[in-house]
Amino acid sequence: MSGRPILATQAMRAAEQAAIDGGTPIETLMERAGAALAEAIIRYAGPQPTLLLCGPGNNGGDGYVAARHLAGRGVPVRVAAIAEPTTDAAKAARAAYEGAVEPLGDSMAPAKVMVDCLFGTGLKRPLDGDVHAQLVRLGEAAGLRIACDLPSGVDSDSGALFGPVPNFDMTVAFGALKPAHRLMPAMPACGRVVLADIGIDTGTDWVEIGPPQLPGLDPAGHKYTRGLVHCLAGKMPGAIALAAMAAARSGAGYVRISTSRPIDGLPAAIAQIDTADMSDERIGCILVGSGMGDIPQVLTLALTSKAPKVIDADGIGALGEPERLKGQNAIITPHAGEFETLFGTLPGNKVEQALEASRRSGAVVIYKGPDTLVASPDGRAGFAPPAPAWLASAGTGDVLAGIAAAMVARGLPAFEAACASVWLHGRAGELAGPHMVADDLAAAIPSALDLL
Ligand SMILES: NC(=O)C1=CN([C@@H]2O[C@H](COP(=O)(O)OP(=O)(O)OC[C@H]3O[C@@H](n4cnc5c(N)ncnc54)[C@H](OP(=O)(O)O)[C@@H]3O)[C@@H](O)[C@H]2O)[C@@H](O)CC1
Ligand SMILES: Nc1ncnc2c1ncn2[C@@H]1O[C@H](COP(=O)(O)OP(=O)(O)O)[C@@H](O)[C@H]1O
Ligand SMILES: [K+]
Repeated sequence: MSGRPILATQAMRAAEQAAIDGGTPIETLMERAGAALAEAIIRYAGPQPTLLLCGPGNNGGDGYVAARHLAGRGVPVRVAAIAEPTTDAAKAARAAYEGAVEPLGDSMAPAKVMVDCLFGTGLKRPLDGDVHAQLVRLGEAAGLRIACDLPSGVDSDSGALFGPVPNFDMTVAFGALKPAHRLMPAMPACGRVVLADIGIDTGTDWVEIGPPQLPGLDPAGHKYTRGLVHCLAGKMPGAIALAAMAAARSGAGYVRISTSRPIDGLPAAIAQIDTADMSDERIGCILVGSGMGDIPQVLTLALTSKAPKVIDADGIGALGEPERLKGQNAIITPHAGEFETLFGTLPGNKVEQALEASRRSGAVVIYKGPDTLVASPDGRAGFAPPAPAWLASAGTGDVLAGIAAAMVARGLPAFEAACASVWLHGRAGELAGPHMVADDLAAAIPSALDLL
């Protein structure tokens, strides 16, 4: 999977330790991080008066390194600290910074650019009330707010906030993104997230979903080799119609719907049939659940097929037991309510829950929301890049299911197909604009595909 790596705290520590064991001391890693932070500040903010707030740990250490680089490049810099450094690397970074260090307090004047180097991945409890008040005051008075690795007050692994956190314009992440950069409620507080390479080997088990690599067209192909998506209609034909349109616009060679009554307004290219032969070996993917309503027999029929499946909406509710999905080569697309209906209340944060759900069911899980996650039974996870909030409108989930089914029918493995659908869905949403309805979203998929 292409995309920027994401590491939880424990994995980040292991990667950092592996780098240290491999001969790169922590001081070198911190030097790279601080230099990258300074570079990002100069590129983003220019040589404006800059105030760096430094904490006691290595996040603060990065801040002292950045301050030294900024000063060396002629940027007017001030540094304020809440405590003396406590780690050896941060102490060395503090000693190497030749400027003054002010105590953080009420009398401090703000600056045009505020850089928050108070806490990063080491924060596990709320900020001291006064520190929080100063962060908010100085942030509100600044024209630009930049966070070092993470906004202070954010739980790196879950995206939870220990208290209210100012909104940052940019966050410079080191080595890998952290889950909080792509999870609610922290995500919007991070602003634009820039990733600085500090020479750590991160692996690619967890990534921010990037543009997909889709299989090219076979010059000798025909509609079935391009991918047949077979949709099963239920009570509400509008939902399956949206999903079918999305599948067709996502490049499936053939989309057909089994329906007992004709569905009005569908493009003529989408075939409507009143039979449902689930043993047809040409089927590339079955799409079931969107608009199914309370007709669980439709789901039961889908589960008799050997073909891969995308199971959406009411189909998820009708499953009853996640174990029914074992061996089905399925993608399921629950929002939070459907997730809880099928899996109950799972422990842990959203990533842990999605991975556990995937492991239990053996299905690839697209756990939807403003912070959509894709989880694979083998432990891989894809985090959606930010998508527009106007996707929160009726029928956009059906469109996502249709895209996912087309990606499977076009030959992508389930996890890659799910990630591709999430990426295309978000980009189609951006292109369709703030006043879109789900039909416009489906119509914008070709433009999203043109971005590839
Ligand atoms: N990973 C990498 O490869 C690299 C990572 N780097 C950087 O390191 C950062 C992680 O550094 P870190 O582990 O030292 O943690 P950090 O976020 O500075 O905070 C810990 C300190 O804060 C304290 N503390 C905690 N909560 C508190 C509170 N509410 N109020 C007051 N104090 C509180 C805590 O004290 P304790 O809990 O131990 O009492 C401890 O002293 C990471 O985000 C990145 O910027 C780079 O340098 C290069 C390589
Ligand atoms: N605030 C938001 N920001 C970005 N995407 C969102 C937001 N709210 C919902 N979405 C996306 O919109 C889609 C809504 O799907 P769903 O909840 O199934 O709605 P419906 O059943 O009406 O189609 C999902 O893909 C979800 O990720
Ligand atoms: K920070």
